[in-house]
Amino acid sequence: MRRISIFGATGSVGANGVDLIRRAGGPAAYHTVALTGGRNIARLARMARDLRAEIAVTAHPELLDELRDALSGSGVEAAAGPQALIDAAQRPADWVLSAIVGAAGLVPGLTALAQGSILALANKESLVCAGPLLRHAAQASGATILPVDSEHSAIFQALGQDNLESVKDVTITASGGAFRDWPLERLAAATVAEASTHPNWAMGQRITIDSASMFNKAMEVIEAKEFFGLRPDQIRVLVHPESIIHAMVSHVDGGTIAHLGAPDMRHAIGYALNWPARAPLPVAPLDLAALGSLTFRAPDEHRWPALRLAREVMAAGGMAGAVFNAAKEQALDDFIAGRIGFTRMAPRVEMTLQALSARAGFGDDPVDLDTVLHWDREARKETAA
Ligand SMILES: NC(=O)C1=CN([C@@H]2O[C@H](COP(=O)(O)OP(=O)(O)OC[C@H]3O[C@@H](n4cnc5c(N)ncnc54)[C@H](OP(=O)(O)O)[C@@H]3O)[C@@H](O)[C@H]2O)C=CC1
Ligand SMILES: CC(=O)[C@@H](O)[C@H](O)COP(=O)(O)O
Ligand SMILES: [Mn+2]
Repeated sequence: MRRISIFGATGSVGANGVDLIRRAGGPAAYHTVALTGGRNIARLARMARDLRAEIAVTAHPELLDELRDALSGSGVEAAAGPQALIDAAQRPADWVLSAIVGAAGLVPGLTALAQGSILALANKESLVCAGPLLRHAAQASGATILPVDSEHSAIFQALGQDNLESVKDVTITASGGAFRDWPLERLAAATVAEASTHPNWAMGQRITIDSASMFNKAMEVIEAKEFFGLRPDQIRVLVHPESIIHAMVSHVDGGTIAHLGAPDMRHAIGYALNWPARAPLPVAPLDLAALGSLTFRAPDEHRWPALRLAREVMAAGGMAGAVFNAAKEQALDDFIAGRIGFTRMAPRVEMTLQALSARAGFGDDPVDLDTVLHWDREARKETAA
């Protein structure tokens, strides 16, 4: 029986993964090794009982007793804390869904890769802050990394067997998020609640706000560079308010292959779960006649400065990705906590990039985890409001 683990099972992507495993037959179809979560202990325990997981892990040591109580009599082990997450990632598994939010997903993902597991990667932050480390870890163990971010899954599927040399460029679509049509002068006063709604996708709060600021798309451009080995000038962003086309691959012969689907993450997660095969998924079929039309706009870098920053990060190379991600995470924390306004996030990230670049340069591509974690800490300190 195939062994699976889900890191970040209690979140939006993780719960979609659990839903697919349940629908496939749950414990009758898959052996669940580890499920992990953060603060949502009731949800984690319910999932672990349903799938008869070997172990459930919360990231928070102070919640261990609550988790033990919630699992009592189930036969599921309970554990807590950062080391417990690493231990869980060391348990042999054939397929691991990396769905923790933020740079906190990096170490569990690297650990799973070192075991040779297939890593189904939703945690784009890992690739942005330490793409070369992930690639090296996969090469060393023979592990495979599969994209779960919808645009990257779409590129992967549209590429098929094509050689990168036949690719002219790729286009990643962007919904434009909550404030796509707002007058620019309103943005400074945008509230956390307003930024936490998405026109098309049901997702966790952090990525939803990142969609509104386009930091999500900025991260995805860097993610595409790291995942597929594309040059920065080969990666385009196109605003597509309906989120039906997720990405397109244009070839040197003038043809373009697009990937379309309803905005439902169970497609991308299910594709990675069944890869290299395909299997039916509980995703609504497309009804293009009912949709009538699909629309597109060029992205406005004045409205969304994060897109410009992504290009600067790729040009800088070295540790700029780790700094960018950590600064973005800190600025987002500060916005959610009410310490800064919505339009202050991008300038803060830019100031951190400039300050750390001036102090130390961004050096070479990351070769060890300690260096990445060092720059991550420095960037958070520099950005904090
Ligand atoms: N949501 C989506 O549709 C998409 C998400 N992604 C990416 O997938 C990842 C997950 O996103 P999403 O599901 O929306 O996020 P959520 O916020 O919904 O879920 C995050 C998960 O991570 C756990 N978690 C939070 N902080 C920590 C921590 N410090 N250590 C360990 N675990 C932690 C949460 O636990 P708890 O909730 O129990 O506290 C939860 O299980 C992100 O990298 C995101 O960018 C990519 C494409 C689409
Ligand atoms: C589902 C997914 O992959 C998200 O990253 C999504 O793309 C967010 O929507 P935006 O296009 O608004 O960033
Ligand atoms: Mn995406």
